[in-house]
Amino acid sequence: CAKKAKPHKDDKKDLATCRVLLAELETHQDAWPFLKPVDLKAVPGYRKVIKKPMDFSTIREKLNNSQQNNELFLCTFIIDVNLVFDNCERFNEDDSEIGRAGHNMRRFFDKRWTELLQ
Ligand SMILES: Cn1cc(C(=O)NCCCNC(=O)c2ccc(F)cc2)ccc1=O
Repeated sequence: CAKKAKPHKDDKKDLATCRVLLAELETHQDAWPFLKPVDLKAVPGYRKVIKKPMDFSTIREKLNNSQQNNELFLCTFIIDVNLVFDNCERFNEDDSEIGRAGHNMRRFFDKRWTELLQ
């Protein structure tokens, strides 16, 4: 994804931008299925089907622990957010409440990421 993001003039702000972007995802009205890890005991089949679970609270922890100087944090952030939405598409029907929430959130993220980071 590094090659995708245009060579960023000032990547010092990228960590702050990721935090802003994550806050916008967490406060989005359709964020509720993605705020916490899916409960593997409560959701039958999830553990078997989804090899790499991811959610917004886990992304926030990773971001809080990431060093500014480790320039991989931006790519890791983008990959993790997309993993949330890819998992959602894999496990949920498009025509379901959670499936639709995932599509809405991905559209929102793609727009905001492009505005803020490219
Ligand atoms: C992404 N994904 C999520 C679920 C799932 O069941 N997730 C928990 C929903 C229950 N959580 C809430 O209802 C809630 C959470 C926070 C909040 F502020 C208000 C309500 C199942 C399959 C799947 O693919």
